[in-house]
Amino acid sequence: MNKATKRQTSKRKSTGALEDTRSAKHPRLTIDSFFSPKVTVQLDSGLDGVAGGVKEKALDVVLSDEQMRVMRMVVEEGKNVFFTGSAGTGKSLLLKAIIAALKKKHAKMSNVVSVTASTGMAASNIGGMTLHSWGAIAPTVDNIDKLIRSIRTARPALLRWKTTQILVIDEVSMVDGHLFEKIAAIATQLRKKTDRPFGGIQLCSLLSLATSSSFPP
Ligand SMILES: Nc1ncnc2c1ncn2[C@@H]1O[C@H](COP(=O)(O)OP(=O)(O)OP(=O)(O)O)[C@@H](O)[C@H]1O
Repeated sequence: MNKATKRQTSKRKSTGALEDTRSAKHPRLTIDSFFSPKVTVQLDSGLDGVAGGVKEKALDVVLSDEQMRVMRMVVEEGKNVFFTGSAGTGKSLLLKAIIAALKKKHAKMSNVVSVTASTGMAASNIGGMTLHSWGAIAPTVDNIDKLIRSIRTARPALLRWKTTQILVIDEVSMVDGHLFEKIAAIATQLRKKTDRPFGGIQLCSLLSLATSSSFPP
């Protein structure tokens, strides 16, 4: 074999190896892979909201049938879901699994999935932001037109309002009714292509019973 042929063969070999590495890194996704009951959820150290400097550990868990049912309703069926349950029933873990599945499903479209919570502590626990920051909703402004004018000047928030398809809200019990009304009104005005409630944004909310009794809306 002459030198040129050898070079070509080795080139072909290395391209094949590269393709193998690529497919290992980005395996072909099937719809079933979104609903594989085995999920890896990043768990924090147990210190709520304390993420900086804390080494995270991954744990493979198998979701229960009930957890899977809720996950399918959100991720596969696109339903508005509000779930609750008593302490220690796996709500937080399920929410993290749902967020992971949604992000995987919409990996190619940033801003489609928005992860929020009513408080900064709860938001940092799930890698999100507060609902007020997400929407650039000034808590002191009640007038919707005024709010929309200020949102239009906050381009990242405006983009989130226009492109979000699924809005995850943790600790929704601490979001009062007025804020929900504001969100619905703003979304309707900023997302004119649809007349569906919340401008067609799908909602997935977790309510902890402990917080619902502590902080009535
Ligand atoms: N399907 C599962 N398999 C294994 N462990 C699970 C599963 N679901 C939840 N857990 C574990 O059970 C414990 C309680 O779950 P989690 O914190 O999600 O419950 P919770 O309903 O959010 O509780 P709380 O209302 O008190 O915040 C956690 O240690 C979690 O890792």
